[in-house]
Amino acid sequence: MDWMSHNHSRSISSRLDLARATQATEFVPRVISSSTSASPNFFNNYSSTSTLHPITKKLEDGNLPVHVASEPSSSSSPPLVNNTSLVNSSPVQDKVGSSPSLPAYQENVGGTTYFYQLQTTPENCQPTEVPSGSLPTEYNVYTGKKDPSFFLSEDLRNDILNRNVLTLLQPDPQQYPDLPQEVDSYHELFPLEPISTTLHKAHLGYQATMYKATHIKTGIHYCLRRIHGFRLSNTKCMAFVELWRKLTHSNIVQLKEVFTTKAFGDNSMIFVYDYHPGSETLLNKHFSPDQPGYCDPFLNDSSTPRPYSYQKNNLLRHTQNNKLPEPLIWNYIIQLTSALRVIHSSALACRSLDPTKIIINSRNRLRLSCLGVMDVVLQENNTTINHITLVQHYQQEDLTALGKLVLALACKSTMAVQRENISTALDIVSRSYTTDLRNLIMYLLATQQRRSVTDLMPMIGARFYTQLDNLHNHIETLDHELSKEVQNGRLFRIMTKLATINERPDFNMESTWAETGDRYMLKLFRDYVFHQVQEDGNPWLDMAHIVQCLNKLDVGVPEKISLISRDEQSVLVVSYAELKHCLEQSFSELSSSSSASIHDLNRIAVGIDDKL
Ligand SMILES: Nc1ncnc2c1ncn2[C@@H]1O[C@H](COP(=O)(O)OP(=O)(O)OP(=O)(O)O)[C@@H](O)[C@H]1O
Repeated sequence: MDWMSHNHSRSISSRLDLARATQATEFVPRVISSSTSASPNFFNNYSSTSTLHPITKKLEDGNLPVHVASEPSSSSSPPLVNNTSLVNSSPVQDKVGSSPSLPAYQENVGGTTYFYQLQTTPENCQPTEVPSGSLPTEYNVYTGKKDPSFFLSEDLRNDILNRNVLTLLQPDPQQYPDLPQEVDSYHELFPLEPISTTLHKAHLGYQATMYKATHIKTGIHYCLRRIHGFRLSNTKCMAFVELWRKLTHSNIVQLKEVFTTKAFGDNSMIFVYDYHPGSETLLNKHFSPDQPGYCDPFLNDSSTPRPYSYQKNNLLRHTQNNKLPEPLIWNYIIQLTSALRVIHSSALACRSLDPTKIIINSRNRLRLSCLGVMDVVLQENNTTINHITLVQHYQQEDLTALGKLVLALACKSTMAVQRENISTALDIVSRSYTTDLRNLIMYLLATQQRRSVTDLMPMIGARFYTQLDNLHNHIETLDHELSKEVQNGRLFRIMTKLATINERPDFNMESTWAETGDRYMLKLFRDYVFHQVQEDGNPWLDMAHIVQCLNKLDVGVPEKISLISRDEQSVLVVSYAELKHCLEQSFSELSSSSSASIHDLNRIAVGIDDKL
């Protein structure tokens, strides 16, 4: 959207002519200073104010390389006047480049008072310093680079909205009548998987269910992993919980706390983890028969036995057609080894490196999701075995599990890792992927030797750089998107201020407060920004005009605009600097009288000045 060049002819110009022709009565803004002039000397006031916007300060100091289009056609402000004497003498076209400290003078034309600044001479007009070899920038607070949109990209927006929706989901009480209202410090439980009535005791020998829940005091959302019917016989395992709680890494789901509860009507053990909305398990993403066209290539149809060669060719053909891209597999390997590295170096073992216990989000970020559960549930009562020896043993098991996981991914089959399929699966990997990938799998599956996660790093090699590069690019994209929202947040705050003042029915027992003095200027300004109409009376809506006006108000530039009363009888020529002053003044009146949410209002008040 081009928001710097608008040259429409608008009805406002004809209104201005009308106002002049009808000898409109003069509108005199309320005098704020003791000056005898009808025009408040905002320039002096505003240059001495301590709450100047940083950009304004820079403008005043001459530090900001600001260039404002000097041609009327390059501004998005509506062309306010026709080619009359008013054009030549009007300060409407005054721009930021003119010195704000110049004295203003006024003139009464046909009953309307116009406020002017003295013409700047080339001598007193300080050119903005720009580095040699560069052109001064247009006046433009938002510096979007890749696309001219004011808002987040569609993809990112949808992703965030989707996660918000998932985070705020509430259970249907009719569907889940047995859900407890509260479990310890958590409420609003929402099952993340169907609550099975059959006793599905995957992996742990215990039935387990995942819930999303909200912390009662903080309102933060978490994941509760409930281990059904579990009695904690001793608290020795809590030492592990402490270790896991302290372990933070971008590829693990953080364990927050563990407690027992009877809220579900049994003895349940609850593991509280960070909630990552929109994540699915690796099993679901790559090995789910629910996916269209997915079938496990190692799944034999026992009703029609085939010769081995037929099966193998079939497998090869299937894998070639459906294989995961090798860079994606390496991406997973880098993330998983990265998590294992911190786990193993903390003298812990994952013990659940399984496609059902690895979650993945829409940006292919993997996280190990069930950490600490095995250490608590399958606690070792055998005190004769040395703890360090045990952990080392489990760490070796982690590496074997990683080898199997990579093999399964390369063959897109969980059956590939079964003992009888492994040699065929490795053969498939040799034919479909690089030797590096095969060597890595072979190393991890060589259980007779002692392996270490750090030995995998040279095997990954330069692929680390690719991963790093991709991450940096992604961060830059997000940064770009975020910078738009910084501007939107700033504009939201300024609109909040305007909205709290405009049309306020009464203030301090004064029913006309919003209609008089400074507030009257703000009301007309609101019309100027949002309520422009075309010559035929239809609304003229231009996002660029709105954004630019609000930006100029925020900065308080000396540029002047003509505000016309709704009855078209009065015209007020006023600078953005004056309007900014009116806004600050009126808003501080409001916020000083506000008791309930004074804190928030003040935050809005400082927002514009301090948060940019
Ligand atoms: N930290 C988390 N944040 C968000 N969703 C999660 C989180 N951990 C798990 N999930 C989701 O909860 C659901 C159930 O997870 P779970 O670990 O029980 O997997 P599962 O396949 O049901 O395994 P099991 O066979 O043990 O029941 C999955 O859809 C998973 O994506």
